[in-house]
Amino acid sequence: MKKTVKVVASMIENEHNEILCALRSPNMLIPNMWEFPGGKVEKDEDIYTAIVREIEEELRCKVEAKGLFHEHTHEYGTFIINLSVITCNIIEGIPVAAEHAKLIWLKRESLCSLKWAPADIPAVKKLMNGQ
Ligand SMILES: Nc1nc2c([nH]c(=O)n2[C@H]2C[C@H](O)[C@@H](COP(=O)(O)OP(=O)(O)OP(=O)(O)O)O2)c(=O)[nH]1
Repeated sequence: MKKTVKVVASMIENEHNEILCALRSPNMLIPNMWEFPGGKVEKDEDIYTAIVREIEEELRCKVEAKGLFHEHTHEYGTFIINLSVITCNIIEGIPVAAEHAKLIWLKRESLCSLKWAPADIPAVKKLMNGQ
């Protein structure tokens, strides 16, 4: 039976209505695909605590979690992911790509120009629909 992994990811929008997109490094699982920064929820951790911790680790800045934007379960070849995309605001610092290959800010209508991790597609579509 495939293992289910619980993952949180951040939907961060700047003052120009652009969304932060992160490119997974070649050495990461699901390499060279775009995602919302985040990572696995630890045992006994709630999703909002997890996203604040993951963003500090990966982007070296502090966010506050505002609420759940989208939740989706997707089956990959070797595991199942339960992905919670959480709306976040940056409250301290500027995001830097501490673990990713690249970070970019993109308008909603341009999000489809990137090759997204398959589990992220429903959240990307919701954003592109202006939600
Ligand atoms: N962070 C993140 N991971 C995603 C997204 N979409 C998606 O399919 N994934 C997958 C990729 C990975 O298999 C898994 C998350 O793993 P990760 O490597 O980012 O997690 P982590 O930072 O906790 O990593 P580690 O400490 O276990 O190395 O979820 C997304 O939007 N954000």
